[in-house]
Amino acid sequence: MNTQTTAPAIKMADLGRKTQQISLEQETTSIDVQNMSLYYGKTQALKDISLQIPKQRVTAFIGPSGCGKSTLLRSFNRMNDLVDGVSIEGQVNIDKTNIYDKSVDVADLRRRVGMVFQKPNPFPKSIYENVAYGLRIQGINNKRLLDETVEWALKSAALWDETKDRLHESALGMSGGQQQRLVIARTIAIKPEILLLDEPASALDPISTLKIEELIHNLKDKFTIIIVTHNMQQAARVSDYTAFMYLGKVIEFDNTDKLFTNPSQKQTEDYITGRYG
Ligand SMILES: Nc1ncnc2c1ncn2[C@@H]1O[C@H](COP(=O)(O)OP(=O)(O)OP(=O)(O)O)[C@@H](O)[C@H]1O
Repeated sequence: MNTQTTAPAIKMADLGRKTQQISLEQETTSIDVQNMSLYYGKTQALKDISLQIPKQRVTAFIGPSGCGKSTLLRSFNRMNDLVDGVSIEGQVNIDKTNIYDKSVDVADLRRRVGMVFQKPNPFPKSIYENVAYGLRIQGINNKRLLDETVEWALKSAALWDETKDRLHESALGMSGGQQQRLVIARTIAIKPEILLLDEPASALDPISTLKIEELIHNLKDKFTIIIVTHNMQQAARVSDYTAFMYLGKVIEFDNTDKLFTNPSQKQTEDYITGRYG
């Protein structure tokens, strides 16, 4: 059994979290990564990664800059395909299908696996049309269905009260924090199974960050959520499970409480106690 030698940098009790009695063995898998390696040209960014991301939980990827967090996240909806010279080995299985199989329709995959980036990117359209966008491109124009979905998505993104009287105003007039919640509403409006969040709050002020964190908490019974964050406190606050990455490898993947209070690996301990990164 591992005995902890150093006080962790994160005190879970200070974050107001209850200890979570959950373990990976009891979870249903949403994304099954098998021996995945990824190269940008000749540079290997991911090294033989195997991990099972649990369904309808929040999983955080942490680790020092350049360790491969965003690359791993982007491999779950094949966003890396857009980069010239990328090659991938191994498998990423969602619902028992390897998403890198030739038969997979990438547009359909990206409907099922939605993504939100660091910088809010609303379209230069009204608030309503931003949220309705994904449905419209699927050919859905039924006003009642659109109205209902827009309301549901904005409520789910904790934005309804702030927007219900200005739905037809430009999204570009919103604050940065509101824009990011709008982008989350737009992403969930087409009901993806999986939500990828790449540092969704790092461009936001502390209050907006807190709102995004509350939102993540409220969405996790509907979606499998994976969040990349530089902020260890944030990972500890929002996630059920955490993967610590270093130099393209997953060093440790465990229940968040366990990883932050009693890590199994020395490298994890060094990172969470601030010895490097
Ligand atoms: N488009 C790209 N072309 C070439 N190399 C890339 C590209 N994107 C990332 N890399 C390299 O792959 C490695 C992993 O990068 P990645 O952005 O996934 O790390 P990260 O952990 O998300 O970093 P950060 O925390 O700084 O965002 C780094 O060495 C990076 O330089």
